[in-house]
Amino acid sequence: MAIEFTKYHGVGNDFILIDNRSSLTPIITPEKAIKLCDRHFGIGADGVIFALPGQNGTDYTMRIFNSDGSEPEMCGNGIRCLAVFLTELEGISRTKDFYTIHTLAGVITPQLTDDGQVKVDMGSPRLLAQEIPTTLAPADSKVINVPLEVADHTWNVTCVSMGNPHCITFVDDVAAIPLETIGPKFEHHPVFPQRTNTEFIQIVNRNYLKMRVWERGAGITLACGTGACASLVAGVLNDKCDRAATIELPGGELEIEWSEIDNKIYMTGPAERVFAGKF
Ligand SMILES: N[C@@H](CCC[C@H](N)C(=O)O)C(=O)O
Repeated sequence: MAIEFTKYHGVGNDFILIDNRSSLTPIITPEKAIKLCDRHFGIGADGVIFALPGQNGTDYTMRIFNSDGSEPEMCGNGIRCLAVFLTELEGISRTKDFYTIHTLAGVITPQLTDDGQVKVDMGSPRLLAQEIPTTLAPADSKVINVPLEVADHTWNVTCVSMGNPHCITFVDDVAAIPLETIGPKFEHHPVFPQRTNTEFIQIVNRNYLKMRVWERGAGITLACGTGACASLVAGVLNDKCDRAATIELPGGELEIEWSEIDNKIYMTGPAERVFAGKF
C-alpha cells in the first residue's frame, strides 16, 4: 500500500506529516518511523507526525514518533506544522483560524495568523519534580538552579515540563557546548526516569536568548518549540529574562511569551511545507 506524506519544517525541526484522519491508530509503526526518519536510507526527519480524528470534542488529535521510534507527549514545532498541514488536506478548508488539538500533553490550540505564522497556546508550564519527572528534588518541589553532575562538571539546572520533560542550563557561550558528547549523558541521566530534552541557553539580553538543544529521542536538532517555551520559563524563574523574548535557535527564531494573565505560554513561529511524496 502506498502512503502519502508531506514534509514540513518549523525553523529547521523537520517532520514527515501523515493524513491519519480515518483512524485513531497511527497507520505506520514506530519501527517504520525510524526507517523513514533516517537521513541516508529514508526520507529524513526528526519525527513522524500523524493527523488523527479529534477526541473529547477537539478538532483533531496529534501523535508523534521521535526519530528513535519513541512517542513524546508534545512537539511545539510539530504542532505548527500540523496546523498548516491541516489547511492543505483535501476536504478541509480554512473555516476557522484556530484548531483544538488533542495531545498526550492536553489540548493545544494553534492559531493561523494573517502574516503566515502560527501562534500556539501551549498551555501552562508544569514545575513540580514529579511532573517533569525528575528525582532531583522532592516530588512536590520545583527544580530551580539545582546542581547536577554530568560529564565531570557541575551544571546548575532548572526543570520544566511542557507536557514533555526539559532540563535547562545557562551557559556563557552555547557554541562552545560539546552537544554530541554531553547531550546523551543528560538524556539518560538516572535522575530523569523518562529521559529528558536538554537546552543550553545563553542570555544575550532580557529579551533575546540563544539556545542549542539535545532532544530526547532525536539528538541534536535545529530547533525545539517546547524547549524554547521551557527555556523562557526557566529564564524567568532564575530572573535572567523577561516574560516575553525571542529565542534564537540554529534553525531560526521563535517568539515566546509567558502570560501573567492566564499563566499560559504562547509560541509564535513559522511552519514551512518542503515537499510531498509517497512511500
Ligand atoms: N522538537 C519538538 C519536541 C519533540 C519531542 C521531544 N523530542 C521529546 O521526546 O520530548 C518541539 O518542537 O517541541
